[in-house]
Amino acid sequence: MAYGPPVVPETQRSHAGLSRSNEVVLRTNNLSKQYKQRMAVNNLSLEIHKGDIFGFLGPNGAGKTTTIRMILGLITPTAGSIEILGKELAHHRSQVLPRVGALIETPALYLYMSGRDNLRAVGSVLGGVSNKRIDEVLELVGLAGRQKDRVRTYSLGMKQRLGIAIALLQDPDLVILDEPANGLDPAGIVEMRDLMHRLSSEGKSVLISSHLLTEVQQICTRVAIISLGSLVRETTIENLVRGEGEFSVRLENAPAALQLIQKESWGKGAHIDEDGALVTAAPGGQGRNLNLYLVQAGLIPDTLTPATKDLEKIFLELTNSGSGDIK
Ligand SMILES: Nc1ncnc2c1ncn2[C@@H]1O[C@H](COP(=O)(O)OP(=O)(O)OP(=O)(O)O)[C@@H](O)[C@H]1O
Repeated sequence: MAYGPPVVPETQRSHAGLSRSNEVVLRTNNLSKQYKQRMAVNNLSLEIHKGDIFGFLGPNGAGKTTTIRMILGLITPTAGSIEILGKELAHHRSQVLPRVGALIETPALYLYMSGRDNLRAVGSVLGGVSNKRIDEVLELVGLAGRQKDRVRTYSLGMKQRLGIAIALLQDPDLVILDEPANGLDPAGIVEMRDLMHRLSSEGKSVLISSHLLTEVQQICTRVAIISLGSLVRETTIENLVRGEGEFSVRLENAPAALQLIQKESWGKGAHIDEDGALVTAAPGGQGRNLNLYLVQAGLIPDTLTPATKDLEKIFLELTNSGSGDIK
């Protein structure tokens, strides 16, 4: 039943180029969810490691929320399985679900109560959470200074962060956030980004679903892109944007350089991009050889950098739209 572009396996390196932790916090194995004639999620296999800030990307209707609802045990998969901290969700619900904190869409908050009282109220439903833990989560989400104010007076970003504080009350290993930056202004987005990094440095793993590619680009160490319920790519942002061994050269006479390079066996694919930069492979794949080649031809590069691709373009290429109906 699998359809769509193949998954491209890539190296297990993080955004910063560091090796990832080997500890798998969440694994989905061939996870599928079918609604009548529609495959909302199709054979999805994902792995999230400790400390990952994992972007779960896809256009509207791609299957992100359905996947998250399965991970949270809110709906049952049609096929496949979910492992959280090495235990199958289907058989260890009560053990593993407390290890996961989630914020799905806008948080349900008591607007007439203070931030702290909201945390207390949820804490008592959870069976009691210590004052110390409430202090910790308020500090972590940057609301310690506003904890006594009524939530009614909070900005949208502060409400979102209070929602995350609620998700953190039980000190989960995995935090799942569905579109956390939705509706936030630029300052709110920066605060959210800082919070994600703080969570990761606390050893938490974060799964963020989003259709805002540029947002995910700045926050996430890894991304999985889904389209029509299927995984089309799982990789680092670095690998996603890296051109295939090409270089982008800015120089005064780009058309002359292009003409010259296109005569070379390695330069057949050279072109000038929409910003006027020369994009080309290099002799022997080495940037310094390209530099030398151009200099010897009297064409001095101002800059020469590995070419990157436009993220939005990649996203659109990978997620060509469709209905997801079973044909
Ligand atoms: N309860 C349901 N019954 C029938 N179809 C459903 C149900 N829930 C989701 N779907 C369908 O499954 C597909 C995936 O939906 P889902 O909400 O998971 O996508 P999404 O990636 O989260 O989209 P968005 O970004 O718009 O929230 C869609 O085609 C949707 O219409």
